[in-house]
Amino acid sequence: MKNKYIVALDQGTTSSRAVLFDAQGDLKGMEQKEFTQIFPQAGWVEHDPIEIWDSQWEVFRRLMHENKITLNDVQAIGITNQRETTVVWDRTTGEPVHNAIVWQDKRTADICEELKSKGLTDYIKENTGLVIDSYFSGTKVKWILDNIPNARSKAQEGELLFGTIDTWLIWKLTNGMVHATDYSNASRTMLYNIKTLEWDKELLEALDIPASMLPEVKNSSDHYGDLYFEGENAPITGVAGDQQAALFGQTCFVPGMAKNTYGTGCFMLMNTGKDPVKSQSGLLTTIAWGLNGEVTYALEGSIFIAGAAIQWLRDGLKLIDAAPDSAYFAAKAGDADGVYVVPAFAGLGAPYWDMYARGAIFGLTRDTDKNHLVKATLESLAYQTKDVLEAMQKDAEIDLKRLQVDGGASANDILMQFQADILGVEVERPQVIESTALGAAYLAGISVGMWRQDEIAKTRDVEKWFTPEINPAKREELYKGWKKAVERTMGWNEDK
Ligand SMILES: Nc1ncnc2c1ncn2[C@@H]1O[C@H](COP(=O)(O)OP(=O)(O)O)[C@@H](O)[C@H]1O
Ligand SMILES: O=P(O)(O)OC[C@H](O)CO
Repeated sequence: MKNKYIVALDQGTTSSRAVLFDAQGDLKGMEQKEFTQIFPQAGWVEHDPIEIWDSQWEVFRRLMHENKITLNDVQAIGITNQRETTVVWDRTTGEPVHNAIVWQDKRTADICEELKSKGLTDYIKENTGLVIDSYFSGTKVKWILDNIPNARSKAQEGELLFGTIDTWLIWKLTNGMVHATDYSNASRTMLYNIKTLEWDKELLEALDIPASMLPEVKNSSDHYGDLYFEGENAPITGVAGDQQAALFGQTCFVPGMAKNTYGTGCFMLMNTGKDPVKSQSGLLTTIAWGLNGEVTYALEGSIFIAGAAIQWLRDGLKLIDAAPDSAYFAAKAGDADGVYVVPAFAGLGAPYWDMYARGAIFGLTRDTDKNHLVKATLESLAYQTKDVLEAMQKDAEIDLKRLQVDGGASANDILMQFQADILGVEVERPQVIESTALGAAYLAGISVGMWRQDEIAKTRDVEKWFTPEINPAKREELYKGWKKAVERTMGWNEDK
C-alpha cells in the first residue's frame, strides 16, 4: 500500500521545481533549480529543452532523496508548466530541432501581422478565445518549420512532434511513449478550437502546420502514463498550464472567483463556468481545466512582465541584491513621488495587446533616487493588475470583492498593500503561495481518488488579508498618471 504523497513538477519560466504534498495538501518539501535564459537577439527569448528536462529531473530526484521517500510513497504525479513555450522535436531520436521558443519571444510579430491581413482576427477570437499575438504557440511552430532546414518536409512526413512544456516533459518522463497535453495547455496554442474541443483545421492550414505534429488532448485529471524511478513507479495523473493550475490550487471552483499569480509575469484568471465568455475588453477566453470530458472556462488577463521587472532591478540595474530587498527600499521611499515605471520589455499584454510597446520611466526629477525607482517598479505590478481587473469586471459584469493572490512576488507585503490600495478591494494571501504546484497536485490526487473536488475547497487557509487604506481621490489620481504613462510607451517599436 502506497503512502499518501503527491509530487508536483512545476516547470516555470525561470526555474524548475518539484514539490511534495501530503494527504492534507500541506507542503512537505520543495526543490528548485534555475536554468539559463537565452536572449539571441533583442526581443527573442529561448530555453534549451534539454536543460529544462535535466533541471526538472534533478529537482525531482533531489526531492525524493532529501525527503527520504521512494515512488512507493507517492500516489500520483502532477505536472504544471510555463504555457505557450514551444518545443519541436524528432519523433525517432527525441532530439529537439531548435531551442524552445519562449512565450515572451517577439520574433513572430510579422507572422501575426500576416494572420491579421488574412482577415483571421475575428475567427481566432471566436474559436480559440485568443487575440493574435506572438505570445501563443501557433506562430512559433510556424517559425521553426519555416526557418530550420528540412523541418517542414520532415514535419509533413510525420517525423516531427510539437509540444508545449507539459508535453515535452510527459514525453521525456515516459521515455517517448506518450505524446499528450491537457485542455488548458491546448487552449494556449492558438491552434485549438475551444468550442469544438478539437485542433482547428482552418488555423493549421493558415499556418501550414501538419496535424501529425500535434499531441492528443486529454482531461487535466487523467492517466497520462507512468514514471519509473529506482525500480518503482507512479502514475502521472494531473496536467495543467501553470496559471490554470493556480486557479485550481486557489480552489476557484465557482464562477466569479478569481486569482492573480505574481511570478515572472502576472496572470489573473476568473472562473466563468461551463460557457466561454467572449471578452470585449482585451482579455482572453481560455480553458481552465477539463474534468471527466467537461471543460470549465476562464477569462484571463495576461501581464508579460511582473516579477521579471524586479529581476531587472536586481540583474540589469543592480539596484538590489535579491528580489525581497525591493520591499526594504520601497519602504524607504514611502511613495514613488510621481515616478512611473512601465515595464513593457516584451510589449504589452492584456488589455492593451501591443507587441510594439517598450519599457519607459516617467516623472523623473532631480530628487528621484534609487528608492523611488524600486517603489515605482513594484507599483507597476499593481497598476497592471488594476488594468486587468477593470477589464475583467466589465466583461464578467461583476464587482469583485476580494482578490486571491499567490506566486513568488505575492510574498512582498509592500506590494500587496499597494495592490489593495490601488484596486480598492481586499487582497487575500493563502497559507500556500505555491498554488500552481498545489493545483497540479490536486488534479493528480483527484484522478487517483485521494481527494474530491468539493472537499478540497474546505482545506484552503488564508495567511494574511490586505485592506485598502488610501482614499478614492488619491487612488484615482495615481491611476490617472499610470494610464498616461502607458499610453506613451505604446507603438514605440513599430517602425523597427
Ligand atoms: N519578495 C519579493 N518581492 C518582489 N518580487 C519577488 C519577491 N520574491 C520573488 N519575486 C519575483 O517573483 C518571481 C519569482 O516568482 P515565481 O512564482 O517563482 O515565478 P516563476 O514561476 O515565473 O518562475 C521573480 O521574478 C522574482 O523577481
Ligand atoms: O512561468 P510563469 O509562472 O511566469 O508563467 C508563465 C505563463 O504560463 C505564461 O503564459
